[in-house]
Amino acid sequence: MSRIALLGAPIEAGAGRRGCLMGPDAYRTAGLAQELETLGHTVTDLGNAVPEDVAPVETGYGHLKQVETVAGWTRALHKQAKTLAAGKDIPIYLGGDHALSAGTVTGHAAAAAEQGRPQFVLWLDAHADFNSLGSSPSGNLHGTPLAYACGMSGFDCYLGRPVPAPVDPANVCIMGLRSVDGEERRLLQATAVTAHDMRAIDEIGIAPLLRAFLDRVVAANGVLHVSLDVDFLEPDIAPAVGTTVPGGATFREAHHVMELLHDSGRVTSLDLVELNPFLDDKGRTARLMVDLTASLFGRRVLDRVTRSY
Ligand SMILES: NC(=[NH2+])NCCC[C@H](N)C(=O)O
Ligand SMILES: [Mn+2]
Ligand SMILES: [Mn+2]
Repeated sequence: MSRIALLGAPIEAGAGRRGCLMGPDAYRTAGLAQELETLGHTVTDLGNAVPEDVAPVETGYGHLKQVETVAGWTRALHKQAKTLAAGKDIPIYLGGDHALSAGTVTGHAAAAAEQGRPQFVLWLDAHADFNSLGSSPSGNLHGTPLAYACGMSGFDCYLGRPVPAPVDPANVCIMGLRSVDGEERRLLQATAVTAHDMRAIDEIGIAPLLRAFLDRVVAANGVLHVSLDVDFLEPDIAPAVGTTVPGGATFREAHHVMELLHDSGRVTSLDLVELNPFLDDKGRTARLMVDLTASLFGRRVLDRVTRSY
């Protein structure tokens, strides 16, 4: 059984619309801690993180929104993630929009670098979140954190320059892609990031694609951060997100991913991001995210699965 720490990150400054601020409380209301305790884990709720104050920043890009607020969250979460990575608990970061991952991923990567372990990242998302400050079409910084964590320049106001311990793009896998911006596509394809769009999932199946990535994590004796964006999921089953894109992962595909992640025993940290409770339908998206987290932490139908296939 694991020890799990919940840390709320009520940031909404990176998203184009308000509401993600309420995400951490929606997960609490949906019973996340209780569900994990039912599975036998010990859960500590650390409450919510608080962003640092950042003085006005001039990025040279006037269309970027709330840069100082996102930078303040990045600094606070980077420090907390780095500290948590050195402890015994598996942290779950309760978002909050996806900009929070600029802090969590880099914090875990910095701790992994100190431990001499390679940091791997699984990004479950309709989007690549691989825009640079200049390529972002919307100015919403939740479209940039994966590029930042992989070492992209320009974000000096976050944690200075260069990015402290950039994640090796070869250790990153994106699954669920179905919306990538023009310049973002070029930036992404110039790296060694593995990106599986929905067509790849249709043709090959989500399990073989994920197993291939997990095999690499195991072979390298890596640590694995999972970043789960609500819009990875089909909007019909997960309406509470500001950036829905049709054609997402089904209920079973998503649970299967979580079950395989559990079996791998490799997940060392998890982000739950982009839940916008203001857009939810009687809490069903929050409950689905809680159920997916439960699958990642060992909930299963039978105690022992007999595979004869
Ligand atoms: N984390 C997210 N939901 N990101 C959506 C990003 C959408 C778009 N690619 C942009 O950069 O504006
Ligand atoms: Mn995202
Ligand atoms: Mn997304």
